[in-house]
Amino acid sequence: MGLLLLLLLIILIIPISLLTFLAIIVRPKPTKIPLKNSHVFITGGSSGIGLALAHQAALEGAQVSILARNPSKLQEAKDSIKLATGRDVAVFSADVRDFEAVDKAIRDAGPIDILVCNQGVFVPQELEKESLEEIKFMIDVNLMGTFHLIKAALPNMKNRGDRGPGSIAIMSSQAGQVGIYGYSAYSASKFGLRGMAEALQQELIGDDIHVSLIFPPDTETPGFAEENKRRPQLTSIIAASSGAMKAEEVAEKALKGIQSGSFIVPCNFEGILLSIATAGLSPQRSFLMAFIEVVAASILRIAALCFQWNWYVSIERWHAQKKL
Ligand SMILES: NC(=O)C1=CN([C@@H]2O[C@H](COP(=O)(O)OP(=O)(O)OC[C@H]3O[C@@H](n4cnc5c(N)ncnc54)[C@H](OP(=O)(O)O)[C@@H]3O)[C@@H](O)[C@H]2O)C=CC1
Ligand SMILES: CCCCCCCCCCCCCCCC(=O)[C@@H](N)CO
Repeated sequence: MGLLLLLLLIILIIPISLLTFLAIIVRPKPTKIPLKNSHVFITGGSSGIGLALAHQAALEGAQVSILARNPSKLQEAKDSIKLATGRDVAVFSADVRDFEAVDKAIRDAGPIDILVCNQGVFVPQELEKESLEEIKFMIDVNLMGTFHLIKAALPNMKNRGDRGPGSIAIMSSQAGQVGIYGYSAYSASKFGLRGMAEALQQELIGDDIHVSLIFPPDTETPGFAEENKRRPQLTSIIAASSGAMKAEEVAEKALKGIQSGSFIVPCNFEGILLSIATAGLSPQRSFLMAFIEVVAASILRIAALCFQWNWYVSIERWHAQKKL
């Protein structure tokens, strides 16, 4: 028994100390993607997280463009950013579902250094009750819209010449890392973005373009206030496993992640755990994070099972209560 334990210890200790050693001596070489003077193009920049991103990027000295549908909300955003930062923001009114309109806006905006695909819609509902139109709406805006944006922006982004590294940032959600009750269509659209991003990063690394996927929890935004009016109770109960954030906090984390060229960008503590637990085969630039992912994998699987167990208990209780 003692011998077995000793053997186990040796088997574990050798790779762990080797990795620790590597993590300490091999400094991760973070790519610095500067915001200052770069052209940052943000979709959904007239509200919530996108608006906070636009504010902060402008404050950092970026040249900011925002795209959304509603022209008066765009103008309002432009005015508020001018007032707060003294900087002029270019606005483009277009629906991301319309490729021609997106293509024209991106051409008019000029060469982009950092493309932030942040537009998104969320209409939570049990799949059985959700209409096909609502399902298609989420897939079209969140997933196809992002394809449209990237297709339109890529030719110019690839010919970056000496403009330094570029970035394509995509706003996912923690519901794009784990399926959540009431989010079948929304989660599908956000999980889809991850598959796209993993493939795209391989295609673009040769052009020094870095893909970042951002995973916020519930965030206080106008969109979230609307969502809350119709969100199934169980969706809220399960989503509360991760603490809610303010749009400004999410924007701050997102910009830090983009600037360091991180592929996975979590936003809060639960998000870090979730990202380690779902690291899968995604790229990892930081040796330290790679090390943590390896060491924490099994213990986080246990934590994940506990979360699932807890969620299924909530669902069971909710059904039991309904029958009373
Ligand atoms: N708030 C939250 O709890 C969370 C949000 N997210 C994600 O963050 C992103 C932003 O969310 P949030 O700030 O809450 O959203 P808001 O609803 O507050 O803002 C959404 C923005 O997207 C624009 N938009 C919506 N549809 C389209 C379209 N078809 N074409 C162009 N622009 C469009 C809106 O402008 P307009 O209507 O004028 O077009 C608006 O500027 C989304 O991708 C969302 O999925 C992720 C996790 C949590
Ligand atoms: C292994 C450890 C696991 C750690 C905790 C897991 C917590 C998961 C919570 C998921 C919350 C999903 C919120 C989606 C928000 C969103 O996108 C909508 N508000 C629409 O905008």
